[in-house]
Amino acid sequence: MTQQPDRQPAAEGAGPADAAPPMMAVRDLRRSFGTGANAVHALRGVSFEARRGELTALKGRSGSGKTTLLNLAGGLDTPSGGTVELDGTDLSTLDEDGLLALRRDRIGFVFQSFGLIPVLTAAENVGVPLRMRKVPARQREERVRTLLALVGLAEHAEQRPGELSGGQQQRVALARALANEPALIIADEPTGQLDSETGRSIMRLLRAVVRSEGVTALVATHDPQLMELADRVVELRDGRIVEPAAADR
Ligand SMILES: Nc1ncnc2c1ncn2[C@@H]1O[C@H](COP(=O)(O)OP(=O)(O)OP(=O)(O)O)[C@@H](O)[C@H]1O
Repeated sequence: MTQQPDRQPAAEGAGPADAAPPMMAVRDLRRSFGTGANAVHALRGVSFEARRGELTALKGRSGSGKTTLLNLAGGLDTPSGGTVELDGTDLSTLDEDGLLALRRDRIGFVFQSFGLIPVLTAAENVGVPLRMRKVPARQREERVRTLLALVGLAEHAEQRPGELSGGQQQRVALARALANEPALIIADEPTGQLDSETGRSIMRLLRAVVRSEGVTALVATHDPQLMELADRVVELRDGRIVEPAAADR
């Protein structure tokens, strides 16, 4: 296709944000499991960057390496080669305590199965990461209130997960992931257990909070609705990024 879309003078990508260093930089990332003939090369040299306020969707068939990449980006696993940098810090320079602090303070995780603590109320679940950082009670309550309002659950603060719908539970999980004002949100199939309408509303919410809170999000998904909302879609096949065909660029 030769036709160029009309561009305004301040076209995307021309602003000062583009000059800022990336919040996350993945460079030539490799991860193999096992050795010799039995080795599985889950990632074979993956590189991409993401900036503040950007949502990157990660797609690919089962076994293509999505979860492996999320684990490495979240400091839950160590690469066989290459680097992950978060806000200028190369994760390979951190020891176990450093990685623990990074995961607690700078990364919010959202899971397909929500991962809420059943005996705690929505407000208490959102407050868990703040308690872990020993944020004083009054400040914690204020932040929890703000976060529950942000995800549209101000009226449900005292309900336990079992009393909430799947979509509401995922909203609580998103609020919890945002509690410590993370640099990065990592989400693995966040709409996988939701019907398509509820999934869409979660995706829209995620899209909105990523922008409003200036977070960077890396989201593995099979959901075409999410891919439409993403700033970038990274497709993995057999541990490598599939470059878009020239006609699609
Ligand atoms: N701990 C491990 N030990 C051995 N092989 C592993 C391990 N973790 C992942 N693999 C292999 O690495 C490859 C990539 O797996 P990964 O879980 O990253 O894929 P995925 O794209 O997330 O798949 P799905 O969509 O099913 O979750 C697969 O061949 C998998 O079997």
